[in-house]
Amino acid sequence: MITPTSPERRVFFFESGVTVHRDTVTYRMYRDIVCLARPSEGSRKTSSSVSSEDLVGCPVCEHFELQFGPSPIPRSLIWIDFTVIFVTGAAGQLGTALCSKLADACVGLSRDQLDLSDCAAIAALVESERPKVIINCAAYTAVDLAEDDPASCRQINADAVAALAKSATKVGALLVQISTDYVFGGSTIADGPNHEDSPLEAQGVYAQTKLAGEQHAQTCPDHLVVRTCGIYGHLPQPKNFVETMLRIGVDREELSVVDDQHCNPTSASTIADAVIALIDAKARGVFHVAASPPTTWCQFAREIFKQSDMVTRVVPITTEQFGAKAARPRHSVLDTSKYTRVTGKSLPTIADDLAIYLATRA
Ligand SMILES: NC(=O)C1=CN([C@@H]2O[C@H](COP(=O)(O)OP(=O)(O)OC[C@H]3O[C@@H](n4cnc5c(N)ncnc54)[C@H](OP(=O)(O)O)[C@@H]3O)[C@@H](O)[C@H]2O)C=CC1
Ligand SMILES: Cc1cn([C@H]2C[C@H](O)[C@@H](COP(=O)(O)OP(=O)(O)O[C@H]3O[C@@H](C)C(=O)[C@@H](O)[C@H]3O)O2)c(=O)[nH]c1=O
Repeated sequence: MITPTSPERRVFFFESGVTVHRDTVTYRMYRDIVCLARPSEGSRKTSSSVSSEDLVGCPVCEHFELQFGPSPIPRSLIWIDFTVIFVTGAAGQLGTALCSKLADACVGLSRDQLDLSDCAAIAALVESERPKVIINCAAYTAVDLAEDDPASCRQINADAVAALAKSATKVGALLVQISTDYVFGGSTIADGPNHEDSPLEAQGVYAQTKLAGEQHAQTCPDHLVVRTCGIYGHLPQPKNFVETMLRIGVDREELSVVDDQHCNPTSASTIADAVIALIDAKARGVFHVAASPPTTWCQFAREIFKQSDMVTRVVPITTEQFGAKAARPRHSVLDTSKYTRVTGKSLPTIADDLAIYLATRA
């Protein structure tokens, strides 16, 4: 995990009375120990006495105790810069999971805090706050709607990533760009699982703009591109394949689901853990993160109903029979061996991943 001592977190110690950066958004006060979440320009704080009990529950302060002993704690100000990881798209499936796991180590930015259609706002925020890591989970993810709204989709999935990459480069930050299996639109079963350097072919507006986003992210010297598939995560009003199946399956004896799109649906929680593991491992470049073994949406729907004790029958159909507006890959299966090699960690099976999601639904 990202720890108080890892480079993603910086801890500064100040003697009492010195000028320190001041939080303008959120902060927690441990008497004279101030944990700042979003420091900006100067203010003056005066120290007072502090006891070890005041530090309980503050992981960074506990680290401070380990380093300097619990008592006496110097009458000093500690500025802890938590502003080091930005998570965009913080209200989305993956953003929510990441923010929950990173907790105080990150600043979650939802659309209200940072509208990615405003490139000037991206530059202003990143260049003033100077995060060490930016995890870009924001995206235009409505695959079919994108066909009728290519300009909006390109703005968020590609142009905003170019702006993030430019500012990340300026401040020396790592840019983590979340991407999609849909960049493998030309792959067939005969090609086998897609590796990070397998041929790319983006069909449809969503896939094309996500591929452009990958390319923009790669202009940042420090970048991670994490491709994944079929995300399902907990949200107050979740919109994902699992929830759609559960919702419509309740009222129907039978559902028709495509059986010719091979892929690896994965929970947001698993992906969030893997993104953190990649950052911790100081990985750079392109990685695939997904549960396995590959399945089809039809088989996945059957697994959802089986694990949910539902008797809904699932009838296999072809992509053409379903007739969606946007093209979908037939074989976007992701090989994840590079992830395991670099992090030393394994990824769950689709069945286990789904079971945890279902068990933790509200
Ligand atoms: N969902 C999936 O199955 C897959 C997704 N991916 C990729 O993973 C990433 C995360 O996906 P996921 O969490 O499922 O996506 P969600 O659709 O759940 O979340 C995307 C978030 O992006 C935000 N967003 C959209 N437009 C803007 C904007 N102009 N400014 C700021 N924020 C904006 C949305 O905000 P708001 O809530 O306000 O609309 C939303 O919270 C994306 O990059 C996606 O392309 C990859 C593979 C599969
Ligand atoms: C609801 C439903 C869907 N389907 C099909 C449509 C589609 O081909 C497939 C999956 O449905 P979805 O709506 O989840 O498809 P989609 O929104 O295309 O899912 C994608 O989202 C984007 C953001 C990604 O990046 C991809 O990895 C992928 O997960 O199942 C059926 O066959 N029957 C049904 O009843």
